[in-house]
Amino acid sequence: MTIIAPSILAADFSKLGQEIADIEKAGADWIHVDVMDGHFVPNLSFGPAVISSVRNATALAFDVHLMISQPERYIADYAAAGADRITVHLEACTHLHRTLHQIKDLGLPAGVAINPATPISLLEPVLEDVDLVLIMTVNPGFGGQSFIPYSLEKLRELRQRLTARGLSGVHVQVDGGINASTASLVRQAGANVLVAGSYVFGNESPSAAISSLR
Ligand SMILES: O=C(CO)[C@@H](O)[C@H](O)COP(=O)(O)O
Ligand SMILES: [Fe+2]
Repeated sequence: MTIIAPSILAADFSKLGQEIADIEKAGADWIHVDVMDGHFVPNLSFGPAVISSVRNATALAFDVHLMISQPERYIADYAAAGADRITVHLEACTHLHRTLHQIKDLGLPAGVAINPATPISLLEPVLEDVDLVLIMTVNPGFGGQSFIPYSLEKLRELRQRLTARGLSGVHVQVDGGINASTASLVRQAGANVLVAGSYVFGNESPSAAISSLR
């Protein structure tokens, strides 16, 4: 079954709690929460105070995507703010294995994300340690960008490697430029968790958008 995780980066921040409640009613499975630090990525979003302020707007899981340098400094803060799962970037971690276990030691599922130009082979040493792999299908930092087609080859390679290692339970997430047409491509290539920001929040009917992704 495909999991749909609308990204609140595309929501109206002036009524963020309401936007989250509405997207739950529209059929979302997880709430994707993009944290940007203006250093790892060239944009700033929000931090733990904003996340905890909207935590009670929904019962859905908060899927926190940390686009921040040295995320190990803040993982406990995001867990305390209400993250239900945390994903860190391979490129942002000096000690990736340690950071993934820091997340797991807090009782949360740990995810690892890679940028479009990072090869799948670099994930091999940590595949046993993660609950989710996020293949970025755009360069992280902004919503509303176009899907990078080479991502499909990466997805196929990741699925092969997971299957070969008996790890088919690991979630394969995609993020960036996902709409009805790219959704069908990434699903065929092995993705089972689809993040979508502008396609869902920018649609006249977010529930129709979510159904079309499914
Ligand atoms: O992590 C990111 C961007 O860095 C994403 O989660 C975006 O928020 C997705 O936006 P769309 O491409 O779906 O508009
Ligand atoms: Fe994201």
